[in-house]
Amino acid sequence: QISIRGIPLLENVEEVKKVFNRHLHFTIVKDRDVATDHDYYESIAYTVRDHLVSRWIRTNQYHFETDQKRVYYLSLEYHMGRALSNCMINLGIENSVDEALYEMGLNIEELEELESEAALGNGGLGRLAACYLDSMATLGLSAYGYGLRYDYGIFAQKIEDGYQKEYPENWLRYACPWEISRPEFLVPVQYYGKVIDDKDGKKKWVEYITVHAMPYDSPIPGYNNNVVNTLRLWSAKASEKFNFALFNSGDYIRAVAEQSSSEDITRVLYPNDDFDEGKILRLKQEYFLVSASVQDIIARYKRSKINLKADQQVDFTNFPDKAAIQLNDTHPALSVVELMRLLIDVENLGWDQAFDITKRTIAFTNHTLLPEALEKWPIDMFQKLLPRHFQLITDINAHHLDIVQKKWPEDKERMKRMTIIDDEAKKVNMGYLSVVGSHAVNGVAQMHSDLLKSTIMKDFYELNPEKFQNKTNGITPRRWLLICNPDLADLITTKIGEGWITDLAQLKQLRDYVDDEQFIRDIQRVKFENKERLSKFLKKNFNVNINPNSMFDVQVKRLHEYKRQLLNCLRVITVYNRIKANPDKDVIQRTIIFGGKAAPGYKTAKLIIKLICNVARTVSEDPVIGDRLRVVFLENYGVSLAEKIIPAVDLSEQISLAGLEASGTSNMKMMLNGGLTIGTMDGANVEICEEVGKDNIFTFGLTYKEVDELREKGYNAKDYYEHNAELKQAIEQIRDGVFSPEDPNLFSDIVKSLLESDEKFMLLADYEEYMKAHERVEQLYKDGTEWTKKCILNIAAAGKFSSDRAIREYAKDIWNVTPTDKKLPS
Ligand SMILES: CCc1ccc([C@H](C)CC(=O)N[C@@H]2O[C@H](CO)[C@@H](O)[C@H](O)[C@H]2O)cc1
Repeated sequence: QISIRGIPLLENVEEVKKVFNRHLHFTIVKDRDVATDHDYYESIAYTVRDHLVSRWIRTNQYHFETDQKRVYYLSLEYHMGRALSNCMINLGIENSVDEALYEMGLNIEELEELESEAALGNGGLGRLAACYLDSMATLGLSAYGYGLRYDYGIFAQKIEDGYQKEYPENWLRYACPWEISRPEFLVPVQYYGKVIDDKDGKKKWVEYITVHAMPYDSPIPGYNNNVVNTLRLWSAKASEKFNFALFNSGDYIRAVAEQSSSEDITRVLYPNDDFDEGKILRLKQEYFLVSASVQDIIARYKRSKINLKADQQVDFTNFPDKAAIQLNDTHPALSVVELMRLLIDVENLGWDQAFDITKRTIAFTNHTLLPEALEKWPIDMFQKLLPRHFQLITDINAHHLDIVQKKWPEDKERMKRMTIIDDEAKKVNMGYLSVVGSHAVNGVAQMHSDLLKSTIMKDFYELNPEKFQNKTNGITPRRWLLICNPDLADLITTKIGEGWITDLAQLKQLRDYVDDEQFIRDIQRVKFENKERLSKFLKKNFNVNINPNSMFDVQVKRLHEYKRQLLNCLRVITVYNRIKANPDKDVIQRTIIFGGKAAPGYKTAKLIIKLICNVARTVSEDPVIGDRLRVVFLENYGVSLAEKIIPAVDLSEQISLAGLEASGTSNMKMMLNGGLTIGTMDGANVEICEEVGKDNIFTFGLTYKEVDELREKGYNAKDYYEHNAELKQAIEQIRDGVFSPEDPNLFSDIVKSLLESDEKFMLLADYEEYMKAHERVEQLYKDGTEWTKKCILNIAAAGKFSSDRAIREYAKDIWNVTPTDKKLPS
């Protein structure tokens, strides 16, 4: 039993300096004469890590002692961002570290910039997982994140001559101070082979190949409660270093190739957001995560305090009371069948008991309604790679359809619609498997959860209405305010104290200061300084000049047609034309900032990036415009760049076609940092509008119902084109190569798609109202005080969108665990 009481704490600056120099010497093996900045970064990282390891050990001891129910969050993606500043803030040591570095002539901000972030995610889903880990630790839950340790995360995006170019991001170039390998917990994962009936008629999976899953643990510190939970990421290791037989037969290449091919499983994150490619390597990745994690979860249960005492066969009936598994979309849906396999084939439970335990343990979150994003695996691929699992899905499907048949004996159509295994399409529907194998299913915003029940999961909702819930997304106020916007955080704390950091609802108290002139000036000063800071950063790192006195109008998110960056671009062209047509007109200075990666195979999205960059070039080279309008596309948007952009946002662009953005989370981050939203009634925008009041947000556009009706009635894009001169002009300029004189037809596909009668994302239908909404924005922005009052009201209304609130709801309604704000002894 390790006692931690004696371990020296680092509160004081001297201690930090001593430990820093010890790491520079003993860990990095450098002296100040030859040390690089990266050596200093690593030394302070190890210094800070020292401070949390004792809490990490203590947390594991405490969870073992109290044998709490564990929550397991399974996700193919974790968009973690940088760890150093988050660790220091959550441990409350940033001041002493800052001071210590300063006294050693080092600058903490510069060192923080040297950390390569763990960008193991594509977009919203991956970042949500990271925010939820922070909240689960801050709420004192015994929670584990399980994921994959990709050698390469999301690609680095470079914009070359307006085109997106992708470059591999080797985040592990330097050793990562924030992970520890745990070879003692290596787990075998099986693929291929076949299933035979063994002597007592039990199913036996044989002739499979094995790949080993090596766990790497990263600390997840809670805020100011001494809790340090674990994120366990699996890395594929070939079972044998290389095939001796082949080697001895002289076939060296194949001997080694086999080894590397199995290790390819965790080589790279699939860069698709909302689009399922259906590649077998992706299925291998999904099963790799699931099998390693579920085996590890069962092993932890078997060695838990209550079972350690048990000398006979471990009793699994309490398993659902000791483990809750949350599926982050369908990507880890194989957990349903893997748990069944292990309970039946390894722990010898009966089918019914195994299925009951599985359902009571697992819950599923859906993050998208886009048909192309819903995973359906080809039966033959599935059967070949996972023969035993296909058998179990067949059993589950039979059991499920039996229940459907009993409830709707005549309704053959419903049976066909609800089958998990679609023999016609020869596909396995992972969404249906997730719902059938779970006790709870939730969407990520009220509107999305309602659409889940009325569209893609309608039949399943009618079968088990009690399963369906809503859990509106949230963001962690630690990274997305306290860390990225310290001046605003301090300002808020001076007014209402610091309770808001772990109880964001307290922000409501700021409403009392909405008319406080000094507070209004302070908010304006902080926003301006954040805009100055961003301008300096962009100048230094991207050689981009933007004017902090202009309104920062920002749309940063993955490039996707349903998010309608193209609608924003049409608006930019219209504003450009208006200034050209009336150069003396007094317009506010605007800087329109775009940022976001397109999936490498997503041609249209990449062409939209090119169009935006070409429009930006035309606007910036046009002498008439001067600095009244500036358009920039910032490359390589991700968590670290978001932390610099979001505190500087004046206007938050959330303009997806109603019904297609499940929730959105950048909308919440910008609101929390005093940005006003211009948006459609889609996803969480609806709840943002409810919380802040419709006078403090610029909503526009078709509602979901109107979109549906227009689709019914027949949407004809040409009508809008013909009846709106400004829209027509903008589209014709794109068509005629005004923004691509070097290749006039470059954007013809975009124009064609815009004017197609069934243009899926109805940009032209929402264009006019969007322009009008921007005119309302222009009006209000001219009145700085009124604008700032609405900023204050938006900050005050952001409390609901804390990931702490979301996790409290998951804990109560799905996981049946109890958060605590009790501090663990330090
Ligand atoms: C199979 C390929 C694939 C990969 C990722 C995804 C994710 C579900 C896409 C995603 O990130 N969705 C976003 O999830 C956020 C968190 O809930 C929401 O806020 C966004 O609205 C949703 O688009 C779908 C399909």
